[in-house]
Amino acid sequence: MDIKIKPKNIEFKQLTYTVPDKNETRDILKSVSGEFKSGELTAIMGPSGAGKSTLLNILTGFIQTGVVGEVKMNNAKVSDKKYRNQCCYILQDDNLYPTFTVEETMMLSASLKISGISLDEKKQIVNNVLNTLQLTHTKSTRCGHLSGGQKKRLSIALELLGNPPVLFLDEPTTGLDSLSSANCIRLLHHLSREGRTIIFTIHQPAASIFESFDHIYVLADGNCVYQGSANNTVPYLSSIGLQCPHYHNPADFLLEVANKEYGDFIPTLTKASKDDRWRLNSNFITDHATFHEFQIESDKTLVSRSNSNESKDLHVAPSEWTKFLLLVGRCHIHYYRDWTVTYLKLMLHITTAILVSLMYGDSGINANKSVANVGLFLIGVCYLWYTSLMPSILKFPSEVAILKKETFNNWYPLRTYFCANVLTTTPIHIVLSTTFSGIVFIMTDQPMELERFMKFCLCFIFTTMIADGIGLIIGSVFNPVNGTFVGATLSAYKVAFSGFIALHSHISKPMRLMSNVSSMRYLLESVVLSIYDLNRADMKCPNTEMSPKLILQELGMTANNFEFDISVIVIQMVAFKALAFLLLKRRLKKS
Ligand SMILES: Nc1ncnc2c1ncn2[C@@H]1O[C@H](COP(=O)(O)OP(=O)(O)OP(=O)(O)O)[C@@H](O)[C@H]1O
Repeated sequence: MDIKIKPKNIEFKQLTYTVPDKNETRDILKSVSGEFKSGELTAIMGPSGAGKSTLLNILTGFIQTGVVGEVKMNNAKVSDKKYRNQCCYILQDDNLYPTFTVEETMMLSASLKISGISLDEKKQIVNNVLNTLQLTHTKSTRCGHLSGGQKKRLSIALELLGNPPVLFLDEPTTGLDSLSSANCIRLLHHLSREGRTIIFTIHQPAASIFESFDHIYVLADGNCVYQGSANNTVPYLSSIGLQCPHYHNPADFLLEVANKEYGDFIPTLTKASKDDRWRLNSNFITDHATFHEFQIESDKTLVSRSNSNESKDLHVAPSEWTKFLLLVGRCHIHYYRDWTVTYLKLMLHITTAILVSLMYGDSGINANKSVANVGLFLIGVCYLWYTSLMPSILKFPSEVAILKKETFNNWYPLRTYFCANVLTTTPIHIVLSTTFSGIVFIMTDQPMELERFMKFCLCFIFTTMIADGIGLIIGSVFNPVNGTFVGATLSAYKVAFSGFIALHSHISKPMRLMSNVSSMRYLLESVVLSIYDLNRADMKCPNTEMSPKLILQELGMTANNFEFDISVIVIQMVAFKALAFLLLKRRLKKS
């Protein structure tokens, strides 16, 4: 019994893609048309810069602006959700989480794509796909330790779990040796014979690989110069007077012609390519369902998958809530395994808290040290601010490629990922900042009252969460190098406006306005209020004139303002996270 794949043909007509070039425009694709059929292995070829990736990106819907013409899959337009839901795009870089094993990665992908079956059935499907792609022996290997060819096969395996009828691949053989390239193409050939539409770009295929392509679409300078079967290449070129030398790889000869090494034949070829007699007769594919030397050992494994689940619809995706829980699980494992995120940070926080506390001694209770005590709070706020801001700036740039792949291939919506990420990082922020602030509170003799302690810790928790939000915003807009620079500069401004280095009452009116929106001002004020407000009794060293009330007065901080400060902080925190989400969405769309 054959796998049931509904045939999906991709048809594009008069496709032109224009980009701005200085004060003019430049056509990258020049009115190209063609049809890529289901059950066929289609290769897009051409010299470097011919427009192969551009065409692939337009057919997948990655590029939409600047495109004129029509792209359809059966009756669905490229902009329709129906079109996108049928396609998977496997990018050149295999974006995988390095700390997860092959089996874990596959199980997560299966759980995100398939619902309504038991865990055992899911495992069976995963095993079958891994077997088909000859990855069974790598099941317990972490993705970061896989070879290039294994990563490529895993990327394909991950998408196959959703049983997509159309697969686009950008240069799947780049970076692979000749044997791995041949294996990869063999696999794609096998998948096309299940009725899928397989479309990929390729640079310079070996003759044996080239022969296995059912359909090739050759671009040169944005024009289509040949569309037809690989076997018809030589007769096609000879029909316009270009004789392929004996023992010469036809693929190489075709690319040499497209590269104008024998003169400029592009206009002639563009005209000749419109003749569809060079196309493979579709009966040929049916008659040769198993291609001579490209027989895969485990042809039966995917078939058994469809048999065993005959009565079930594998395309029913799980609910968004289930996806959310799965992503929360993945985030947790990711943070747990990346020791720099958790253990290293925890150790550093403990060490820093102890060192800082030893430096300030009894500043919490000693009235003579009250200015130093406020300085200690500022140091604490700055320390947690920086250690939270910088990793957040780097977070999205390092994950954006994975997110792009997974959201584009309908694994989950971006909002689900974002919420799962916020939910996972929040407890980490709470544990880390409470550890730091708790040690400082106790070791520096702050007043031992539960309410003060809780408020004190809360302010530091919010410090890390606000800094995290701002870091995510910066990371959504800038690359890591510019992001860290912008983050450091912004933080310096925030410290300046915190109300301690330059007192709020001492700065000019316009500057005070800036101070009024600075998160660090509210963070510092709330920490100070948690210690010196709440009708605090006089401190040790009664000879000094310093009283908690006087300290607040000197700093220009209004008593009973704690709740107001926390409200502003919470509003800013929510606003920053929402803005980070919108900017990340925009970035994924733009890239
Ligand atoms: N957004 C853009 N702005 C300006 N030029 C662009 C843009 N997109 C593509 N190009 C140009 O279009 C041409 C085709 O690019 P494309 O990446 O499609 O080529 P390719 O055939 O895939 O090349 P390669 O095999 O080297 O990857 C290149 O000259 C590229 O610089």
